[in-house]
Amino acid sequence: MNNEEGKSLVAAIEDPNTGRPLGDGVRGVVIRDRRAAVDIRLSYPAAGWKDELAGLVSDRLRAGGEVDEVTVDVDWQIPQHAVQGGLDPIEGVRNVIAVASGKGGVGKSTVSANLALALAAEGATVGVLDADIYGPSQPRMLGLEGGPKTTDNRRILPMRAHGLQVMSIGVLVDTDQAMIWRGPMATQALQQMVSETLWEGLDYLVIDLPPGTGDIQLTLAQRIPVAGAVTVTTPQQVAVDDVRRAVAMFNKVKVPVLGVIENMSTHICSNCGHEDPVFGRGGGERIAREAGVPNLGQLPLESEVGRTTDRGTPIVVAEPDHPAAIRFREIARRVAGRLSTQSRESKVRMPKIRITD
Ligand SMILES: Nc1ncnc2c1ncn2[C@@H]1O[C@H](COP(=O)(O)OP(=O)(O)OP(=O)(O)O)[C@@H](O)[C@H]1O
Repeated sequence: MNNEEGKSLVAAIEDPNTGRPLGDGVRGVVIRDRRAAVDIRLSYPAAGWKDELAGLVSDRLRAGGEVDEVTVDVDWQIPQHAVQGGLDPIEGVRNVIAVASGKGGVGKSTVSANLALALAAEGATVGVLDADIYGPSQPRMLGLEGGPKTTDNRRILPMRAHGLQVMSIGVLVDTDQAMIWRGPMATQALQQMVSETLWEGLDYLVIDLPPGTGDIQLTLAQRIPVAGAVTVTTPQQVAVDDVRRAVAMFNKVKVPVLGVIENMSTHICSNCGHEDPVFGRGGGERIAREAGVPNLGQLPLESEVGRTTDRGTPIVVAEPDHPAAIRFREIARRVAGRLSTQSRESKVRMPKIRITD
């Protein structure tokens, strides 16, 4: 087997996170004296998948009997993806991922917090923006203390929690007041929070949107430069319409929907690890299919998920080896993997011209 043949073998390996072959991610394969060295660069973070990928590559190259030893080098470089028409990306943020739900109480905030932490654990620099004016839960879920600081020129410094940069409408305004804001007031305040926060070097900014698909959500989806959206749902049949509405909202403003995350969907037995669907098998698959978007994964109904998140240290950091934490990591890789297949930002930024006299 020569280098080129080796490279095509590896490039054909299906990447479960993107749903596509590794393709151009394979930068090089060098085969000499029955030894192969493989260099792979992914466009999304995958610290938790690196070893498994190396195993897949090694098996594929050794299968023909011409190679005995394989070393695989995997790294990633996260590009900036295109956003909906005409909007400028947010300073300090490569990609915004919006987390939405058709209705409240499905675990959108729990998923946002754990998704952000899981993306960070996979190797990305991540921020969370809590735009849920009806119930900003990120300060509690991420254990924020005190208020934010501002700079001399009135920019807001993000708060820090578990390695994330975080800002929440809950630490900026009196939320009892915010609850009764009319649409334009809410969207203006939320937009201001997005643009005035001084984010630093983020690969992903996860935005926890207010639940529902009304005017506020639609306006936010229209005005915030979003690279991709995910919707969170529970797997009952009645949820199909909620997911459809959320997908329709993003379609309307031309934001790609990366898929559906099905929360509180299964029960994992704490003794034997057996996983059972709570509301019957295949609910999430069906919802995703009927809504026309990929299913990004199922999360178990697990008291430890609620307990750890409500205490301010979500399960992904509190118990990284817990099956639910591992599931969050898989889902995070899929979210980032699907995003990596979207088009890249191509806008050539015009240099700022300073006119002096
Ligand atoms: N997978 C899970 N297992 C167990 N409990 C969960 C799970 N996901 C969420 N919960 C719990 O369900 C409740 C609702 O979750 P959360 O606040 O995240 O929902 P939400 O969709 O953001 O609601 P809203 O948008 O109305 O604020 C919380 O008490 C949370 O701890």
